[in-house]
Amino acid sequence: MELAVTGGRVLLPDLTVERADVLVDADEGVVRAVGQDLAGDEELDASGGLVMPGLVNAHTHVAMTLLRGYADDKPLDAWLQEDIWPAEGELTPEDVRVGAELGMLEMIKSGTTAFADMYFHVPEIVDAVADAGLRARLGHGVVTIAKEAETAHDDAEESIAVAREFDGAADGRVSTAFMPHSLTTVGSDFLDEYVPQAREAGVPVHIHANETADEVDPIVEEHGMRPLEYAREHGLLEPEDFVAHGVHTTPEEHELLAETGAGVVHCPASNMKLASGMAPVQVMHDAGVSVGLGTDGAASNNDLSLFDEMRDAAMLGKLAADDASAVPAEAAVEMATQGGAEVTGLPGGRIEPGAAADLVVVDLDAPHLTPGHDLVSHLAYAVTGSDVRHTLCDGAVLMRDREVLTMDEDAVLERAERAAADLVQRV
Ligand SMILES: CSC[C@H]1O[C@@H](n2cnc3c(O)ncnc32)[C@H](O)[C@@H]1O
Ligand SMILES: [Zn+2]
Repeated sequence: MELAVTGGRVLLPDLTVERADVLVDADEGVVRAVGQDLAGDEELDASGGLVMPGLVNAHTHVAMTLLRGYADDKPLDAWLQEDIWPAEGELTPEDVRVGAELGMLEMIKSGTTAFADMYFHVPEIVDAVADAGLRARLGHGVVTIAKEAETAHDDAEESIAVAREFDGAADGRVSTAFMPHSLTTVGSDFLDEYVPQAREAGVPVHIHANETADEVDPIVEEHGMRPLEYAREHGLLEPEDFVAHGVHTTPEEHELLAETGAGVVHCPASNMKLASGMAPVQVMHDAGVSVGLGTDGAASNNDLSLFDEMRDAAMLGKLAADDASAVPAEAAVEMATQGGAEVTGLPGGRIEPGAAADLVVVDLDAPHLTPGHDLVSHLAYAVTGSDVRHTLCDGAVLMRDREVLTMDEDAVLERAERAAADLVQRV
């Protein structure tokens, strides 16, 4: 079946905008053509709208939606230790399923079609991705510190097993990664033992790194090198790997990232909320580092909208560089689309023949988007998630005229409210 997305303007890979239709092969999940007067078996109305690539949330913990607003206004370490980890200790597989559904509903409604996720009870998340129709790179997050050796090994083995088992699930929409939580919460002996297993399994490694000064200092003191040098020493930073945050990074570390080809996921809202710091995004771009955008979890953001993240990235990038021309609108849009796809290794991020048919239609007919001098500027600075009219992933329509077709929205909200209330009672 061919679906013609007609009557709108299209954001092309070079970030120019053209009046055109997009022809989607819904069976193959690819874009067949971009051009004038295209006809398909079915039509999707994009008039008054902009057809753009689906957004890529390159780092999140999707089931943390259940903890949205549960603990705010604390720095990372206290937030995790005092509030988040005790609550996560009570999460059941069913809770993770419900939280993941809620997060995916929010992402579909705000224009995200692909995401990278680190959490636990991953089989539940795989099932939720399969049903929601999104694309994702999923992994089990490993923590080994303060654990008995056997439990720590079980955790690392689970991450490898999950990566092996689910790579290619959901008709190929799910891919996986080995996901040690961070350079300070996973011992170097575990990296040495399990990273080679990830290579053997053919999956990338995704890890939090250089997020806070408190996390960087002990590595420098104990090992006499910067965290990303330490990561490289222990087998990380292959071209397919990607690190979340990279806030406290030096020019030498940027050079290392650019040389190895490993990517960084910038999470500006989380970095501001936890007061982790300002990532040197413009400096990284100038050094040739691949950068994507992520929301991090909903408990440190507190939403999963990549449109908010683009605006935050552009604004914070200027502040960090003390330069209003830093991280311009084009850079923010690029990070949320092609950059995210490149960093995570997920298809998408571009609308062109042969590309994955992961795309969204943004309604431009609104007071806050008038006049339309520069639509790329609008995407970075003025569009909000609720301006998204249609969402397609892998050629399938997931949301049409703001009605999500793959989920029962009311039921998801009801289940999430109930699960969150029960969780708080248990904690
Ligand atoms: C072991 S699964 C993933 C783990 O990461 C925690 N987490 C959420 N946000 C952050 C962050 O900004 N830095 C580090 N860790 C974070 C999450 O709560 C899970 O426990
Ligand atoms: Zn994170």
